Amino acid sequence: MTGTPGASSTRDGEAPERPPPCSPSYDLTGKNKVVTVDGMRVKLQIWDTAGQERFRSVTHAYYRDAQALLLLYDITNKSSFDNIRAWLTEIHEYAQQDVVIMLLGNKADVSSERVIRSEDGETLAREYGVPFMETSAKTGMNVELAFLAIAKELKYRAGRQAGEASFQIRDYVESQKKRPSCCSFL
Ligand SMILES: Nc1nc2c(ncn2[C@@H]2O[C@H](COP(=O)(O)OP(=O)(O)OP(=O)(O)O)[C@@H](O)[C@H]2O)c(=O)[nH]1
Repeated sequence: MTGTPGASSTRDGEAPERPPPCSPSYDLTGKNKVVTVDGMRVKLQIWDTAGQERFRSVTHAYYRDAQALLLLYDITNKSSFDNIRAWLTEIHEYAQQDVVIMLLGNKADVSSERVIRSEDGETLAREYGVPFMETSAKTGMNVELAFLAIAKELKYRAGRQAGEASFQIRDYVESQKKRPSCCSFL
């Protein structure tokens, strides 16, 4: 999931009939995950679209079924960041209208090779009204939070009742996310 953005779909429900289309990497893609939200187990079924090489070929089927999409770019690779707008355009065309989208700037651990500033990710995310954080699949920074935030949002939507306080995923992510610093971010 580095170098190009990957989109993953999540589902709360039964195991997939078809296997994930590419080999799993760390916690960000390729695995099913169970997240406990307020005492309820939410199962996330994760598919990795495998990146740019399959752009516009297999991805439409993912969009159609996905309840949530994680859009990843690599903070050390400008073209991966530049591709995000194209992915968002695709998503708006093919995904369900209420799909949960999250923008992730991955490889936050390799600050020496950073070419995309955190502010650039934040600005892009704000423009599209999606939550944003930087992650590291190497150290695990913010990885669990990304899944937890999505699980909370999906659980909230599934069980929403009149009068219940709304769950704001962007506010939640902003309040919980860790930011990389020069010395320590864990
Ligand atoms: N330092 C660091 N390396 C990472 C991180 N995430 C992935 N990598 C490395 O980047 C390389 C590519 O990772 P992949 O997960 O295969 O990248 P990908 O974009 O999903 O690849 P495709 O799905 O085939 O397009 C591997 O060597 C990973 O170990 C990260 O957060 N930090």
